[in-house]
Amino acid sequence: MSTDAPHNPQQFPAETALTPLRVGAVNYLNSKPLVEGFDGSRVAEGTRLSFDLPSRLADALAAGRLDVALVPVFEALRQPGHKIVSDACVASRGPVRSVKLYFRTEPARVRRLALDEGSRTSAALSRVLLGRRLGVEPERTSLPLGSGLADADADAVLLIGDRAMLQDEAPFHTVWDLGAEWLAETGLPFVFACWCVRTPLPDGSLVKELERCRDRGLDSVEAIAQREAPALGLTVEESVEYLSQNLKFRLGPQERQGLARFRTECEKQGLLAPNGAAVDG
Ligand SMILES: C=C(O[C@@H]1C=C(C(=O)O)C=C[C@H]1O)C(=O)O
Repeated sequence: MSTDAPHNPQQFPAETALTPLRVGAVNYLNSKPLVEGFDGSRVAEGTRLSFDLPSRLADALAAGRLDVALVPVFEALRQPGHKIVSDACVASRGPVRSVKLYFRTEPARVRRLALDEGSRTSAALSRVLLGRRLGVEPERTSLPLGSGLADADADAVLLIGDRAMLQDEAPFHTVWDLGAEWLAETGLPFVFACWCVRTPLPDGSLVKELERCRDRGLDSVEAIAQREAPALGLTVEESVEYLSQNLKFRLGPQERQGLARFRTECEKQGLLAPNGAAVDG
């Protein structure tokens, strides 16, 4: 084969294989293993990876400012044009540690709920659990990223991501770890985020790169924890445990079952229209 084969238009049409992609990933510790060693040049020259809050990634994908993004799974279910493109994801089977609902009162008495601005999935999951278990449908407000638990006077406050792992739980009436509560309720894992597109990818190179990064990330948990933990105020040990025990990064058959069940529960609570987008990637 000639050495200039990659530039031969018959083998690699320029409009497909050479399309640079705008890729967006979540800027929390939980997503670092998914993008470990990401190399855009393996996809197409000019492919870029940027980081943001999950809710903002969802808005950017919907508006066409990103081509591929790690988005809250609730958006993948809610937006008809979204398609899951990879079996790399952010999930848990039981306690997740970084998605917590802090109650200032008995859960059955919650009237006002403040929801972390970064979240879409856990915001819906909070409503599903409160509605299903207790028949509670609270009034909702958004908790901006710059605000903490002390700034919200709601009866319950949802926090996700790194900051949810740093809170003192002692002052609260009850704290729910939503991964643990979902498992107790359904016996299933819970999927928080997955890689989605709105328009089909030009070729399989990005999907391959995302899976390569995830596998490399899972082999590098210790190094990721050492690199990231100090700036987050977490210990290396708790970060290793979080990344290797609490979180799951493969969308397997049980995770897909958990995802399908979440859609059903969202439909029952009126958060999603029946027969929404397919969840099978
Ligand atoms: C486990 C987490 O999953 C996140 C939760 C999300 C949500 O609630 O919408 C979205 C992306 C994930 O990164 C977390 O943030 O702690």
